Amino acid sequence: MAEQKATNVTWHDHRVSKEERCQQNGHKGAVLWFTGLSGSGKSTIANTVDHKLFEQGKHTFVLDGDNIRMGLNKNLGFSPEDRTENIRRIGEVSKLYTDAGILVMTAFISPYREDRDQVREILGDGEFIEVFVKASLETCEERDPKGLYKKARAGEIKGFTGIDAPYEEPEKAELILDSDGKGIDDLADEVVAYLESNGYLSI
Ligand SMILES: Nc1ncnc2c1ncn2[C@@H]1O[C@H](COP(=O)(O)OS(=O)(=O)O)[C@@H](OP(=O)(O)O)[C@H]1O
Ligand SMILES: Nc1ncnc2c1ncn2[C@@H]1O[C@H](COP(=O)(O)OP(=O)(O)O)[C@@H](O)[C@H]1O
Repeated sequence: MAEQKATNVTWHDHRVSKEERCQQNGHKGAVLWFTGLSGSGKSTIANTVDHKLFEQGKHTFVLDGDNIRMGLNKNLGFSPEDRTENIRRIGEVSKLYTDAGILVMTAFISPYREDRDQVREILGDGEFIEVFVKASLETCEERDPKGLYKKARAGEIKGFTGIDAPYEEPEKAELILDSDGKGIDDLADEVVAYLESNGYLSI
């Protein structure tokens, strides 16, 4: 757990409250934390959910591992320590989104259970929705849209999740998506239905 380094800093309360922002948005803020192997479907399903909610007039956004690693986290690699820091930072960023009354979808492998649980802990009750995008390694290798599994198998990438780096499956995910057996749109509908039935899309 990262320790606060800065001293002599003081928290400033916002003049506009989180509740007022949610009231104006017409729904609560929350984090949909998509986790799974590379190629399992995190980004595609998250962006499909984002589009469906946007079409309904909800205030949403998507944070994606590949994209964030080209900007905010471009100084991080794939060592266990760097992956932990990657997730810690995105956990804090996603909390800022929930404070703004936004439904934010994060699509990161986030392989370590402890890292995901740390994010859960800094969010309010019910604001962290763990979505396990479950696909077999075989399925992910068959898909391999970026050819990374092929490179990993050839030894050109070291420490690739699922090949020679671990992925710790969720034990208490709020949602488990069968990405081996169901299509993207159906899985996205499952996520939207979960949000609807659990009161996330209204005040
Ligand atoms: N060594 C290694 N292991 C796993 N993945 C790798 C690696 N090197 C590059 N990539 C590409 O980076 C994407 C995963 O980044 P994440 O930030 O989601 O990873 S993590 O949460 O920090 O483990 C992941 O993208 P997705 O396929 O969208 O998951 C990969 O394409
Ligand atoms: N449930 C699914 N059924 C069929 N193809 C899928 C499914 N989920 C993802 N795909 C495809 O697999 C590839 C990887 O999906 P992507 O969303 O990039 O995965 P991730 O973000 O987990 O790496 C893409 O070509 C995508 O269209």
